[in-house]
This record gives sequence, structure tokens and C-alpha cells, in this order.
Amino acid sequence: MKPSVVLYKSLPDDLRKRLDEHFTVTEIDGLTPENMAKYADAFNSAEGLLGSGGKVDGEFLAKTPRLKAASTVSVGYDNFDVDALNQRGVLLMHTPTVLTETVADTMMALVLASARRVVEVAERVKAGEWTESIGPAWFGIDVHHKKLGILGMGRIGLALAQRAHLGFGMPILYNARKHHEEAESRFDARYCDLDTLLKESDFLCISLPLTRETHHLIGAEQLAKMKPSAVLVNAGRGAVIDEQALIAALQKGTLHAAGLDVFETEPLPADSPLLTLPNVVALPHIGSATHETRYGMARDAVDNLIAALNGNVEKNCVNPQLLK
Ligand SMILES: NC(=O)C1=CN([C@@H]2O[C@H](COP(=O)(O)OP(=O)(O)OC[C@H]3O[C@@H](n4cnc5c(N)ncnc54)[C@H](OP(=O)(O)O)[C@@H]3O)[C@@H](O)[C@H]2O)C=CC1
Ligand SMILES: O=CC(=O)O
Repeated sequence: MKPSVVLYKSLPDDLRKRLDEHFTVTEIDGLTPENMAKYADAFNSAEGLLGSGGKVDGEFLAKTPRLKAASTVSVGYDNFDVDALNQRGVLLMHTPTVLTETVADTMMALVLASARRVVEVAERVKAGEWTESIGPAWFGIDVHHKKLGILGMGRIGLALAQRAHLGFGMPILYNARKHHEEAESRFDARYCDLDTLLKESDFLCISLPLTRETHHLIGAEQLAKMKPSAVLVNAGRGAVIDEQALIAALQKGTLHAAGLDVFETEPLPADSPLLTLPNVVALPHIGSATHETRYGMARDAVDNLIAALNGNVEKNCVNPQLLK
């Protein structure tokens, strides 16, 4: 008998077919409380899970007693309680690497859009405001050769450093928990502590995971250390920044602009002040959202679940210690 799996994100037809070849699949439209109740039997018998979003914690695991592996269509896994998964011996699979270059492109787009006011100015053109030769009120700030600070020099941070340093001639500063030899040798990146990163960066780009340590790592005190001319870009997770403190800094003008792909609450609530600030570029969490990359992520997530439930995991496992 094929193992049972709950699928909570729709897949391209060919990938769904591949999943069906290996598993008995129950497809639902998200890990909502309503679906947990409605499909209680499917969760009760599920050995595998595949999807993205939704909280998977101890309470969830109590409803999935046979679960052996969860496969998330994302690299970030802050919505999973990894300690609880470990206690139960449930493998967690994710999709690093396949999305790295695309997310770095998005970050560079946020750097450029925020500095050159691309969205704001394009909207003014559409509104019919371009009626004469433009003056300083429409100008932006330069990107090339400015100092780019990267907070989180992992896969995405490294790909961003490549673009910024080789493409835009930007000196790179970075902070992470450890030094990154490749960033230093290929892109001349300079390791520094967080305070130095905040004080020296013209553009501060965050590509951190959300963890207990990174939650609100950037608050009022840290924002106050940044140059008033600096631009903050966040494509890690919204809660790495204290959003209220960020709004205050942008409103006071102690921070020049922000380019944000992630927010503390997603979708961004309609009454968020971030939506009314002209110096904010707000994107709907599109870091990896290209047809090619989203397909690649879904394909990897399917392969990851097949490997995990067949006992032949070689990569993309968050808790590989369970394999021993
Ligand atoms: N906006 C979007 O659509 C997307 C967002 N993301 C987000 O980007 C994150 C990063 O992805 P990726 O680059 O692949 O992940 P990696 O694991 O490769 O990189 C994470 C980096 O963060 C650093 N880090 C972790 N904790 C701390 C800390 N407390 N202080 C300083 N540095 C820290 C790590 O440091 P060290 O190297 O020293 O261990 C590492 O350099 C994901 O977890 C996800 O949240 C990812 C994809 C798309
Ligand atoms: O935010 C997206 C991810 O893959 O993580």
C-alpha cells in the first residue's frame, strides 16, 4: 500500500502526477483549523506532508501521529517547531539552492527601486504628472560604488554580494555568525560586527532566517545607528525587524527609504502605514516568485518527500541527525 500524504499547496500537473505515483494523496487548500477538522482522518493517517505556510508545532503533531516527513516548498522553515519534530523523529525537508539566484535578483531590484524611486516615479508618470522636464523633486540616489551591508551571508547573501560587487562596483560589508571565506575571497567582503554594519552601510540588506536570535534583531536602537541617508532592504523574514520602529524611522526621516519583500503580518494589512509612505517599496513576498523558480521549488519538494519516505535522503534535510 502506498503511504498517505496530505498536500496543502497545488502543484503543476506533472508534479502532482509524480506524487500520485508514489503516494495516496489528499489535497487540501491550506493548514487551516477548518481543514484540520474536516480532514482529520487524512491527517491521522498521513505519513507525509507537502506544502508551504501554516504552523506545524506540537499541537499539529498530536493530530498527525503517523507523520514521518514534512516537505516545505520554501527554504525558510520558521513556521515549523523543529524541536517538536525532532522529538517525534519527523524529518523536515526544504528547498534551498534552487531559489537562491532569483531571491538575490529580487533583493537587487529592491535596492535599485528604493534608491531610484522607480515605483513612485513610474506611478507619477501614469498619473499624468510628467508635464515638463523633471527636476530634483524626482531625483533618486546612486547605487553604484556605495557600501552594501549584508546581514546574513548565506546562500542568498553570497549571490547578492556577487551582483552588487561585480555588477555595481559596491564594497561589501557583512555580518553573520561566522566568517565566510568565499565572500571574502571572491567579492572582497569585509566581516564586521552588527554595530559597524549598521553605521557604515549605505544599503543594508537582510537575508536572515527568522529564529529566536533574529526576532526583532533590528529595532529602534539599531535603526538609530544607521545613516539617515541609508536604505534598508529586507527579504529574510518580516519579524527580523521591529516594524513599528521601522515605520517611525521612515516617518521621522532618520532612515532614507526601505525596500521590503517580507512583513511581520502577511498579507500586509490594508491599514499599514508602510503603504502610505512614498519612501517604501513594498512587495508581496515575491522573492522566489518566477515561473521557473517556483516550478523548481515544487519539483524539489516532491523529490524531497519521495526521498524522505523511501529512506534515501541525500540533501535538503533540516534535521539530518534523525537519519543516523
Ligand atoms: N523573500 C523571500 O521570498 C525569501 C526569503 N527567504 C529567507 O531568506 C533566508 C535565508 O536563506 P538562505 O540564504 O538560503 O539561508 P542560509 O542558511 O544559507 O543563510 C542564512 C544566513 O543567516 C545567518 N544567520 C543566521 N542566524 C544569524 C544570527 N543570529 N546572526 C547573524 N547571522 C545569522 C547565517 O549565518 P552563518 O553563515 O554564520 O551560519 C547565514 O549566513 C531564509 O531562511 C528565508 O527566511 C528565502 C527565500 C525567499
Ligand atoms: O520565503 C520564502 C522561502 O522560500 O523561505
